[in-house]
This record gives sequence, C-alpha cells and structure tokens, in this order.
Amino acid sequence: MSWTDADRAFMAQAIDLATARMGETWPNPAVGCVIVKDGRIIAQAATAPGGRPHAEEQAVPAAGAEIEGATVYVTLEPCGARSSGRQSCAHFLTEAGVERVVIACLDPSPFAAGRGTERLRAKGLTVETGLMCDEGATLCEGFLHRLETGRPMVRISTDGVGFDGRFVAAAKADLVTELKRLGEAGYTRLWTSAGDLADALREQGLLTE
Ligand SMILES: Nc1c(N[C@@H]2O[C@H](COP(=O)(O)O)[C@@H](O)[C@H]2O)[nH]c(=O)[nH]c1=O
Repeated sequence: MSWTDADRAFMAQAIDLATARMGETWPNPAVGCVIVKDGRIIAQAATAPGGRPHAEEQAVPAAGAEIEGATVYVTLEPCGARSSGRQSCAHFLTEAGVERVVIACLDPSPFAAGRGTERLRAKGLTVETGLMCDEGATLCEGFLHRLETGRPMVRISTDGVGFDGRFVAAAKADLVTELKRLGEAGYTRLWTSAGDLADALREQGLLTE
C-alpha cells in the first residue's frame, strides 16, 4: 500500500487523539478517528471516557452531510458488532456514505477481528489497513494485556508519554495485588522508571520489555 504524506499526517492526528484518552476508556481501548473531505478535516473524535460512545460514533454525526464520499482515518479496525446492543461503527460508516477507510491496526476483539473490515468491504467501501500500525498497536497493547491477565501492562519509560499513569509501590508491597487493584480501576498501560521497582517487577515476570 502506498500512502501519501497527507494520509500519514491525518493518521498521526488520529493517534494523538487516542493517546490523549489513554487510561480513561476501560472497558474499551482508546481509539482516534479523523474524517477528511477534499483534504480538510471535517470532524474528529476519540473514544469517550468510560469507553462509549466510540470514536466513530461521535465523529460521524459531527461531520454531518459533508461526510458523503469522505475518507476516515481510524487507529483501530471499526467494530463490526457491539457488546452493548448499539449499532456497530462499521454500520455508522457505511450508512453515512463514507468512501474510504484507512486503519492503523486490526482489532482482535470478538466484536471486530475482521468483522469490521468485512462489513465495510461488503458495502463497497475502500479499506486500507496497516498505516502507522506500530503506533496503533501501542495504543491497544495495554488493553489486550489487561484482557488476558487482569493486570495492566507495565513498561519502563523516561517520560510516561502515551501511558495511563505511573506505577508506584512501596518496597514491601505485593506487586501482583497492587497491579490487580489498578486493573480493576481501569488502568491498562503503566510506566515505571528503571531501578529497584522495575527490577522487582522483572523478577516476578510483571514487566513488559
Ligand atoms: N473503543 C472503540 C472500539 N472498541 C472495540 O469495540 C468493541 C465493542 O465495543 P462495545 O460494544 O462498546 O463494548 C470492543 O470490544 C473493542 O474492541 N471500536 C471502535 O470501532 N471504536 C472505538 O472507539
């Protein structure tokens, strides 16, 4: 797939929108959506705090009638079904008359996992996947880790940018219990500085490197 600098800039904007929502959207991943018509952004949104409404669910109505024939940049595959009984994001995009959807990475959740892209293609939309895939995957890796383990992911960072928050714990704390507590509070991706705490996490297999 050959993407233009403009494609990259619009996807970078979608990634920035989602990054700003990190830590606020459990039980859903933070997703960014930018809608472009004739080279201009006509609407944009990120997953709402608490995980709903989804990014596309907000951006599509905000774009209004201008959305006909537009290109949508989204950091995660639009959902093809909902756990909540609402309409899927793939439905909103096809109903609105969107022409092209550019996706950073696919969503392995049972509500998407190819169902989102299939629904879009079945209605004749052009679907392109993989633009800024690494950045898109970083946005949802903590969400997937939390689903699999019940605990937030912890990585070493120097500045904490793009993380839900900083992991701090007393020297004698039970780290698994602390992480489970933070997972229940909705955290998915935490950072810690290199040092004693990071070493203790690593020894217990709780640090992702
Ligand atoms: N947050 C988010 C998505 N999140 C995905 O949608 C799935 C179903 O969501 P729900 O019915 O709300 O539980 C959920 O499992 C998650 O993988 N999808 C999107 O198209 N856009 C969004 O902004």
